[in-house]
Amino acid sequence: MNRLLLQGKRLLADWLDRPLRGGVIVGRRYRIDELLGIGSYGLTYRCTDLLRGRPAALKQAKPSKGAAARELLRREAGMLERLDHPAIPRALALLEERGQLFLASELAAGVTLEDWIFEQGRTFSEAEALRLVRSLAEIVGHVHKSGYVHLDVRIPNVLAKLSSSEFGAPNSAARAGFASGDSLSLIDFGLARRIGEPPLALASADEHDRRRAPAEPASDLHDLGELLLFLLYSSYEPAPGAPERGWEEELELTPQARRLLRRLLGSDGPPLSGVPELLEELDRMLAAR
Ligand SMILES: Nc1ncnc2c1ncn2[C@@H]1O[C@H](COP(=O)(O)OP(=O)(O)OP(=O)(O)O)[C@@H](O)[C@H]1O
Repeated sequence: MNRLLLQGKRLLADWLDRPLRGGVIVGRRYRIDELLGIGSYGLTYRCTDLLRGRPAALKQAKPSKGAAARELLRREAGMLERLDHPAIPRALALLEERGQLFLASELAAGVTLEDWIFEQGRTFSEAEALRLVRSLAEIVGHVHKSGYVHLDVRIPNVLAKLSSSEFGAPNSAARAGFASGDSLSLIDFGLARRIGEPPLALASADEHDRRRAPAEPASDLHDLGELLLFLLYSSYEPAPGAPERGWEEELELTPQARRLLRRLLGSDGPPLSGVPELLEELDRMLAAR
């Protein structure tokens, strides 16, 4: 495609996708407070549910993505309605207004693991990382029991809230890891599918590879392995100028954690049969400490 035409298309998409301003009220109930982020198929806002006087999340199907974005948002709404779990935001309403489709849901509390690690510089010991993955695996297990796979279990899609010290409080930087009273939320079911469901045929050139991942629990187990690696790397300090060596050499782990990671990532050992087996393994490892 010629460069000028491409530029024109991008300008049009930016204009179509310009975020709604703070103060705008959607569905006579949700007042936009701020834009949280723009994803590939949606714009997400933090808003106030005027009926309940509480904060909520509002996701708008990205106008430039047309019918595909609307279909994904409808699917996500249907899934959130069926996934009844305290760690998964509940759907509040699907709204059509001024030709735009919106999904209002509960606002998950806390900050994403991505911000926790990269912005707040938090580090995890092996035990803390295992404990966090255990909590997260319980949530993912609920998704599987309900007949779905999330297919996007990554650090930007997991929010953590500490029970005893608030984020941003003066002493919070000193606190690392994850304790039993802390809570997690799993968000962004935009890529989730029913177990065994074939990939969605969305006619878009910039489709994420994850959209084509097999809709099997094994995909989420693999992602949990990658997420565990991220947490473990939070306390890794490479020596200046040292070449990259891969996690097996770079991280100092117990043999049990190493074996579990290999099984989750599919590099060695029998693959885990599902979340229940992962929970059993994690419980054994944590009890032995
Ligand atoms: N229910 C929610 N509660 C709290 N924060 C949320 C909620 N839903 C989304 N967010 C936040 O809103 C921001 C934008 O999310 P969104 O899912 O629209 O896009 P993304 O995750 O950045 O991109 P993509 O969907 O392409 O992966 C993220 O920072 C996310 O943490």
